[in-house]
This record gives sequence, C-alpha cells and structure tokens, in this order.
Amino acid sequence: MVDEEDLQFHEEYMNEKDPSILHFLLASGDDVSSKQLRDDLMTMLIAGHETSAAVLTWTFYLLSKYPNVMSKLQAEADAVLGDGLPTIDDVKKLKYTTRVINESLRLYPQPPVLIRRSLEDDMLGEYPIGKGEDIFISIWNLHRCPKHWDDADVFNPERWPLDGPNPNETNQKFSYLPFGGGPRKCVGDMFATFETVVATAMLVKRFDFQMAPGAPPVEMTTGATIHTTKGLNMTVTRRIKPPVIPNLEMKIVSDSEGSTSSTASGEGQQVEVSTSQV
Ligand code: HEM
Repeated sequence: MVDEEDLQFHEEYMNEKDPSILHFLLASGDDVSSKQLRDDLMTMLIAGHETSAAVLTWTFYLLSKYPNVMSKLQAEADAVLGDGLPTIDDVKKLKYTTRVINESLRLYPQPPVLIRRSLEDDMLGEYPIGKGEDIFISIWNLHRCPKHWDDADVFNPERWPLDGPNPNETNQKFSYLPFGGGPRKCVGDMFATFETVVATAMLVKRFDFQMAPGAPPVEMTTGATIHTTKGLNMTVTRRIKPPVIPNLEMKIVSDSEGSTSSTASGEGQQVEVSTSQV
C-alpha cells in the first residue's frame, strides 16, 4: 500500500529530467497561478535560507565562547568523517553535532517570535482574546525561561543525552519550539537539521574559529530572524593534524631495500610514518 503510494507520488510530482522545486510546485496543484508559484518559491527561499544562515552564525558565535564544546565537536567530526565527504549514515552518527545545533536553536530561535491571529472571540487561559487580534508567542522567552530550563542562559549541549531522542516540541512538552508546532510547523525541519549539522561538522573538521581581535561586540538586531548587528568577525585558521612522533609501540616494518615504515593510531587518525635510505 505504502509502496504503491510512494510510486504514485513519484510519478505525479517528480521528474528526473527536471528535479526542480518549481516543477514540484507546478505538479502539486491543478490550477496554480503565477502569483501562487512566486509566493511559494519566495517562502521556500526566505523560510529556508535566512533561518539556516542565522542558525550557523549563532552556532559559531557560541562555539567561540565555549571552546570545550568546540573541542568535543571537532573530536566527533574527526572520528566520524575522517577525510571523506559525509554520507547519510555519517550524519546519523554526528550525535554531538546535532545536540550543538539543538542547543543553539534553543538560545537563538529563528524566528524568535511566532504570530497567530484569532479567528473568533476566545479565552486563552484567563485572558480574553478578541476576533482578529494578533497573539505574539515569544519563543526566545520560552526557550530561556528558568521555570523550564536549568541554567537557562548557558550553552550546554550536554543537557540532552546523546542516546536520547532528538528534542522536539512533543517530547519537550512544548517548552522547546525551534520549528514551531501543530499544523503550521516548519516543513523543512529535517532538511534544515541535516543541512546545519553537515555544514557545522565539515567546517569545524577543517578550521578553528575564534573571535577576531578588535572585533566589535556582538549585538542582536531582531527581524524575522535574529541578526548580529555588525556581522560576526572571526579569525578562521586551517587546522593542522598533530605531528606523529614515532615511539617503541609502533609496528616497524622494513623491506628488502632497507626502507622502514611504522604505523600507529593517534588523535582519531591512522597514520603511517616512512623512512627511506638514500
Ligand atoms: C534551521 C532552519 C529553520 C528554522 C529554525 C525554521 C523554523 C521555522 C518555524 C519556527 C516555522 C513555524 C512558523 C510559525 O509557526 O508561524 C517555520 C515554518 C516554515 N518553514 Fe521553516 N525553518 C527552517 C528551515 C526551513 C527550510 C530549510 C525550509 C524549506 C526548505 C523551511 C520552510 C518552511 C515553511 C514553508 C514554513 C511554513 C509552514 C506553514 O505555514 O505551513 N524552513 N519554520
């Protein structure tokens, strides 16, 4: 049944020659106007671009303030990714990186405020709400509320165990809403998590990030997302693998021509040291 549905969905909406979002949107309705198409594309672009960019910005800001978290992150990226490009299975193994993104989204939710308009007169708990009134839900305050969180303002990815479920609105009893909740929940939440986890792991694997000397203090400007008022000036340094110092525990192999080579494991990498007589 599911297989049949999958096949039908694939036939109707997907086109291998034109796998664009535009094609997908065109195929998803019988009578899609140009305006509707333009609006949908804009939603995808803005909802999916600005948000992820802001998450990465604040994640790297937080990492520069918490070098111990950065070290653990780099150790995980080294161990899981090695020198290759990440596969989907690797991404599932980047559990600490995922917790870093979860925690970054708690401290800097994008957008920081959600808005709802009341369709009719109603009561919200003890508060009367009139028809047509707008209700602002401050995710920022919810995510930093000391009633819900220990050390609410501290960046602590360890607050969620690695072997536990990925935090979301239901398992956190609606005290954690990085992607909203209910019928208007973000449609790109899985994609966004994968995207930010992969980007973070790939970047920290190759580079160290520190606040640039003399950089202006990082302040916030709030719009649809939370921006840094004057950018985020960082010094980015290529990471260098620690040198391998041969020791007696290394396996020494010599060939008939007198060349020797030794192998050892160090800092998450398998290394080989060779010497040749000339
Ligand atoms: C880390 C990145 C992202 C964050 C933090 C985020 C957050 C959110 C939030 C909180 C909402 C709910 C808004 C509300 O309830 O009023 C939302 C809705 C939405 N998001 Fe995302 N989003 C992200 C990435 C993406 C991506 C990558 C896409 C598309 C590829 C996307 C597409 C959408 C769309 C279309 C909606 C509107 C859903 C609706 O109203 O039915 N988002 N997003």
